[in-house]
Amino acid sequence: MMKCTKIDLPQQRSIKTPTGNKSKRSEGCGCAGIFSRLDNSLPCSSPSKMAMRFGNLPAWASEISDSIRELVLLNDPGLDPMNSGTYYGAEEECAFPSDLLWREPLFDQLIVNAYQPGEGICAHVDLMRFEDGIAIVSLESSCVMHFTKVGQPHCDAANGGKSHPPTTRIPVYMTPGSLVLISGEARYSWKHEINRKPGFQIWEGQELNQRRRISGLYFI
Ligand SMILES: O=C(O)CCC(=O)C(=O)O
Ligand SMILES: [Fe+2]
Repeated sequence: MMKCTKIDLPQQRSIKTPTGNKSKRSEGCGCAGIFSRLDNSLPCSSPSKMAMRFGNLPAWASEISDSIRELVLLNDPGLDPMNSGTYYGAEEECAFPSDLLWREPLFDQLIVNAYQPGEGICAHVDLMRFEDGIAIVSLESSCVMHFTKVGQPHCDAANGGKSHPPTTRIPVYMTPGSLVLISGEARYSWKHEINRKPGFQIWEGQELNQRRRISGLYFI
C-alpha cells in the first residue's frame, strides 16, 4: 500500500528561509546554504532557488518540526501522545514511521525550495541518505504532485503525456498550508514529481493559477 498522507495545517505559517553563503552540502554540521539547484542531484526540472540546513535546525524550523509531530499524533488514533513509543494501531496505517516519531529533535535536516511559475521538480526518489519519513510543508501556491511507481515507463510532454503500458499516476493536491507525509513504500518505491509547465497543473478539471511556491522538506 502506498502511504502518503496529506494533513491541512490548522493555520497558515510563514517560513523564513535561512540566509547563508553559497556552500556545498555536508551533513551533520549545522550548516546552511542558499544556491541555485545546479548540483546535478536532479537530472531535469528543479526549483531555481533552494536552501539547505543540515544539523541543528534554527528555532523557527524546530517549531514547525514539533508541530508536524503534534499533527501526526492528532491525526492518528493508534498513537498515544502520553506514551511515547507505544503504537496501538496497525503499523501500516501510521502516517509516519512510529519508531522514528519520538526522536528528539524529530527532524534535523531541512530543504526549502522556491519555485517561480512554470518551475517544478522532475520525478525522483529522495536520496537514500535520508531516513524514512519525509514531511513537506507547502506554502503560497497550490500545486499537484504526482506519484509514479519506480520502474514504470515515464510519460512526458514529448509523447503527448502517454506511455505504453499506461502509467499509474497518483495525484496529491498540495494547498498552501498543507502538510504531506511520505513514508514506507511511497518513499522508497514511488517517485514524486511536480510538473508546473503550462497545461500540467490540473485539479478537478481546472488548470491551477500559478504563483511563486515555497516548500519546506523536513528530513531525518
Ligand atoms: O516542493 C515540493 O513539494 C517537493 C520537493 C522535493 O520533492 C524535493 O526537493 O526533493
Ligand atoms: Fe523529493
